[in-house]
Amino acid sequence: MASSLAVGTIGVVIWFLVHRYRNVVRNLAAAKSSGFPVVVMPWNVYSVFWLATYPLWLPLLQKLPVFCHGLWLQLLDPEWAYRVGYKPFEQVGSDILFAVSPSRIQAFVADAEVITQITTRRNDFPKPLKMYRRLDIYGKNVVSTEGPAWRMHRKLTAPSFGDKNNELVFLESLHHAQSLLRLWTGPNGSGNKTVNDPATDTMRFALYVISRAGFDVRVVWPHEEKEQRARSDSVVDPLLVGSKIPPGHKMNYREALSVLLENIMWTQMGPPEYLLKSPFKIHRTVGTAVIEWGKYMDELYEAKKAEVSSGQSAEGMDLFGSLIRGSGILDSSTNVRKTDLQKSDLLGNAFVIMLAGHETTANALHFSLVYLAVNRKSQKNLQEDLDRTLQGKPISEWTFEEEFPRLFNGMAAAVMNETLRLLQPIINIPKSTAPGRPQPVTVGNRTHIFPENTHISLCCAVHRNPKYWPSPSDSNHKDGLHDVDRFRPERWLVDTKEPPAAAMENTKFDDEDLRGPSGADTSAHLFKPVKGSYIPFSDGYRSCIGRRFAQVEILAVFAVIFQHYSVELAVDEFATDAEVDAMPKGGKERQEVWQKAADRADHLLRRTMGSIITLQLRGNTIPIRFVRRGKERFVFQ
Ligand code: HEM
Repeated sequence: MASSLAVGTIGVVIWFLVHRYRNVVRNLAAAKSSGFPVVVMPWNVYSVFWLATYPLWLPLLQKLPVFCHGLWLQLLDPEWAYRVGYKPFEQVGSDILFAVSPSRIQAFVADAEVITQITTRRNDFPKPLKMYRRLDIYGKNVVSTEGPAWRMHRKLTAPSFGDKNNELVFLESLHHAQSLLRLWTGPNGSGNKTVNDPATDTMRFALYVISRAGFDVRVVWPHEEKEQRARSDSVVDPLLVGSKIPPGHKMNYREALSVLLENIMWTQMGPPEYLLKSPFKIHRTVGTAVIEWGKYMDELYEAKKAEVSSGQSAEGMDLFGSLIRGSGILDSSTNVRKTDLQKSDLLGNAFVIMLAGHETTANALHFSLVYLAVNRKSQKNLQEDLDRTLQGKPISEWTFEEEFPRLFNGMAAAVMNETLRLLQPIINIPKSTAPGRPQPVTVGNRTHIFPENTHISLCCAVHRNPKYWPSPSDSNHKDGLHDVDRFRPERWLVDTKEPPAAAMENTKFDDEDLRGPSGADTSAHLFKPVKGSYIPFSDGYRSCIGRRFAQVEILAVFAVIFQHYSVELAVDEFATDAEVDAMPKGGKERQEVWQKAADRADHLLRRTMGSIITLQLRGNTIPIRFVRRGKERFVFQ
């Protein structure tokens, strides 16, 4: 009995190995036919098992004797494109490389010309939709569909992202940025207190902005709730939400939203009813949040529908109102349905807009602050530029029309662009070739074929491909870093004589009909990357619909913060406040303490970043402090 079991097991293992071997040989031949370099991988790096457990195995594999090492080992790290950037492409001498495993042909592309071909040939290079299924919690949507269904969703959602909405984003960002600053600097604004987890705060900030600009729900910050309630002059806003749980609900809106979005991965385990039965508290909480947020959205939908049909809603301000108006679900003049669109189409899109719109922006904001804390000189350049731009004008007088174009043309935009260059939230933008449909691409004057069934990653390494990012001749290899690998926002500043307004109009769309927000990727006043070489928002038809939304939001926060404050690394781990105060200003001792904090930040940024949906510090934080300008603790010559 035991021996037949052993023979059976050996048989299965042999069959499995032979099967995998044959698959890898087949995939290798297909990938090689492309003419690009190919690396053979032992398994699919993007399988759920490997993604969930690689931090356990990878360090062990890295201990293998050196002669076993090779590119395959580097590529086993799913975040390699962020961690080592362009190096693997440099190593194989090509801007496109294939990695094949028994179950997958994967192509990584860091060539701007080919990226542009892929993003502009939407039908030839569709998104691999399997990956996006988990986004359909509330209904199909613009992110998780392809072909005619995507067209329908894009046409439904795109018009909401107009300038009226951008104006609302600007004003709402100013409002919440001031709340955020109060949280960070204390009620009297003196600052100089350690912000231990800036990532969580920026995530909240982005959630609250999109809550209002997306759904007309103004969320009150926990630290301001008391004050808000006590203010006798405050007008009662039915959509102003705080911690009180309304009748018929089990969670307040703010909590439902945060819990759902911060734990989105658990929603994949099954429907919310299933999660509610889990023995784990986190699953039950997420299950409740899924149901609760759905209920809030339902109520909001009914309220908005009533507003639209009675003609009360302000045209084009919040995204959800525009979505309902534009959907034709209700014609405001006749109150009659004139579309096949379902409520689930609207709720599905509302959810992904919320999801896509908060984490990405929050990361960009968070990492910009960290980079600026480490790079004092660039921060100073930003502050001086803001002084010129804002001329001491109080925030209450800032307008979208006046201030945004100026911010978009200066150092604030340069910082944003540089952060997104180095830390693109989605490091590999997924595309594919369909079964039975290999696709030609042109590199220079040569044609190559991407085999059928290839997963393609538009790779963030293109942002560090020296071919596209000119560097000053004297700046390479300082501290062992190439210029392309360092945070240097000044690279975006080029001298043009164009007035800001004209610069803003410099816009081209791949398809007028499906276009998202108006405006170019970057300002015409700044360095203009080669098309396809700068893709934080992707490019072409499936590019980010919320690009301008995010840009407006980020620049508004920069302006609010850096008009009066500086950001610094907190050094609590290395010295107490009293110890720092006792060290001479600008002296060696202070510099040493600061350097320790800077080295720690650098280490965490390089080593501990990981993607679930977007790239973030996983399990670590880089504490920072906000101090009034002129009161910086760490200024060195
Ligand atoms: C810095 C901030 C942001 C970055 C870096 C970013 C990046 C991206 C990228 C790379 C894609 C393509 C994803 C793919 O092909 O799978 C995308 C798509 C999308 N983004 Fe963003 N995004 C940002 C902010 C926003 C905001 C604020 C919103 C909405 C308020 C938004 C809504 C969307 C939507 C709806 C899509 C899908 C578009 C389509 O497939 O037609 N994003 N974004």
